[in-house]
Amino acid sequence: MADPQEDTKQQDPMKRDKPDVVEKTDAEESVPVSDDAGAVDQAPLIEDVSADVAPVVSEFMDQAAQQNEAAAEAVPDVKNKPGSYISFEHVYKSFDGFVVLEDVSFCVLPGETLCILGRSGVGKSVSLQMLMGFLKPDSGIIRVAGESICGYNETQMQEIRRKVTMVFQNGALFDSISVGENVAFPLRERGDLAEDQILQVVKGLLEMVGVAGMEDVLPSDLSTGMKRSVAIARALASQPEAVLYDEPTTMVDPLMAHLLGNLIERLKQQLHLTSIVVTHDMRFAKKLADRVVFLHGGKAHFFGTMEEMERSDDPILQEFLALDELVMPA
Ligand SMILES: Nc1ncnc2c1ncn2[C@@H]1O[C@H](COP(=O)(O)OP(=O)(O)OP(=O)(O)O)[C@@H](O)[C@H]1O
Repeated sequence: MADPQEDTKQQDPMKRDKPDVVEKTDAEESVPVSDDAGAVDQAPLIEDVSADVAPVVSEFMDQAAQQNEAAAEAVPDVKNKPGSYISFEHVYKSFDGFVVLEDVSFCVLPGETLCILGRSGVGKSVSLQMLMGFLKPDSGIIRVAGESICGYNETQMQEIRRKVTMVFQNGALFDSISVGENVAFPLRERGDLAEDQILQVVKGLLEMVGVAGMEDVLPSDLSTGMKRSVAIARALASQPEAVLYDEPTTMVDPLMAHLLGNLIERLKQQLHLTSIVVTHDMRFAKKLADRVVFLHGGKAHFFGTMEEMERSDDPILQEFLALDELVMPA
């Protein structure tokens, strides 16, 4: 089956006459960075970390960055062009006959940030859940690092979840243990770090995500934004190759949204993380997205850069963008 980074309109005669896919961009094309990206703090994350833990945290971060560079290089080429880290290829998903996704294709290059956009109920979260193996597609292929994960059993999916981790809206932290223990959890699981190194990495990660000194607090005592920050710290503790964020700015104030956006951007730049962000927040998408996929009517109605989406005269895209202006005036 074709990779979506190839011209699927040419390959699949079924698609030739479909007017709903208004634009597709080859993954091989260079991805322009938005002029409208907003101010992003470019400072190395390690500068946010106390001097006493900086050496251990720095080593931990370097290891993660090197691993992600190696993972990017290991993705198999497709027809002599760089392959995607994640791809959806002609994916279908319905629930009891209710069609949610119908022939959806898009891809994410290694180190790229893709935002999934669309109105409520179009299948944004379902897409993430299929990627994590919590739901299975009815047909089509989902690839991670070149491997199709669709036939994977739970043990195989656990391996994928070591590479691809998800930051849930509610943080999905273990409520009965402290913030520090939550972040330490993946570090203890890997089994190669001494206890004092674990404590240092936990302290450093919490400082990097803006919740310094919260080790002993229970998750229930944190605000929504802080829970999300801790969830990002816990995700980083597992040294993932890709992070999926499910609506990271929902129910947080604009300052917290800005901080989370900066953090996601800096993680991408400094750890070469591949990211998928499901969001309703167009400003956030403009700031972060290398490319966006806009889901509508079960289809990947648009797949391209934010600038291309804004320039498009497609009425459905225009209506979506206009509604956003209405809800979030500049
Ligand atoms: N496990 C499930 N069983 C049955 N239906 C489901 C299941 N998960 C999702 N759905 C349905 O699939 C559709 C898409 O849901 P999804 O959560 O992906 O929407 P979404 O685009 O993320 O919306 P929102 O922006 O409101 O979160 C919805 O109609 C939802 O009710």
